[in-house]
Amino acid sequence: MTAILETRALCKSFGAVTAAKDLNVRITKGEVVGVIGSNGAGKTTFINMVTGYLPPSSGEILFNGRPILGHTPRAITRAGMARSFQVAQLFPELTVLDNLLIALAAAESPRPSFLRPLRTKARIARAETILEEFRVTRFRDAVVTAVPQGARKLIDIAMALIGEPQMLLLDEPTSGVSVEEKTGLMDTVMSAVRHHGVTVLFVEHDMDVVRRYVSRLLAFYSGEIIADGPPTAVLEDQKVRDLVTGHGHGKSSNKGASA
Ligand SMILES: Nc1ncnc2c1ncn2[C@@H]1O[C@H](COP(=O)(O)OP(=O)(O)OP(=O)(O)O)[C@@H](O)[C@H]1O
Repeated sequence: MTAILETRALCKSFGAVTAAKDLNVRITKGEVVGVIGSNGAGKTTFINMVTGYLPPSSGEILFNGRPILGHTPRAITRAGMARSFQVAQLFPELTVLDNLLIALAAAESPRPSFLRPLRTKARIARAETILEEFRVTRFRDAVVTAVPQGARKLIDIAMALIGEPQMLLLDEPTSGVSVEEKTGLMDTVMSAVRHHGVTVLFVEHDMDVVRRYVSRLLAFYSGEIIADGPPTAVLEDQKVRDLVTGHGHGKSSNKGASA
């Protein structure tokens, strides 16, 4: 089966720091892949490279079998790979509805014009449907600055999904969200993702979240993938316990891990 996303010998150095070392990842359609790793392990670097935000030092990236290296983030999004960021990237002074309408207009056309009306009936209906799916309809007309953190994360992911991508990369979807809110947030996200039939890769520090939602887990350490497989097997791997989750007998290096 053709991989939806494939990286071949992907490397990235920042001076003396190796942030990605020979990353060979093959993700097939429909997988829900989790990415874990200690702080500075190279998780965001990986996402930034495959979404066009960071040029790799060497290697190849294929999306649906086609090379995308050197393509702009916008071109990659339009090709069908959308992403969210650790900190929700919303227009803070605008309403939630207007944020979604802008995301939709940008997904519809390579050159959205602000001279054309943004508020068409069709776009508003589409935005309202996604607000419902993400259970944030009550914030439709609120200005983003008045929206709680958990809902902002949901709206950010809804904005990535509104353009109907084939693949979604989420950089710490539950960061900045209280422990009590995490499961509700991820249930909502995963139910929307399943409904849209989207392949997902997400970075996560909470091992309970990982166990609950992923079908496959990649463990990063010092720019390398040290384990790749079903979540139970990866979380039981001795190297992962020693170097990532801090549950082995060796040293712990993950400030953010919880289990
Ligand atoms: N723009 C940059 N310039 C220099 N070094 C960088 C840059 N971006 C990342 N690094 C370094 O590359 C390494 C990997 O960083 P990265 O942000 O990918 O880690 P991470 O696993 O996402 O960490 P976290 O969980 O803290 O977000 C780290 O040593 C980091 O300091």
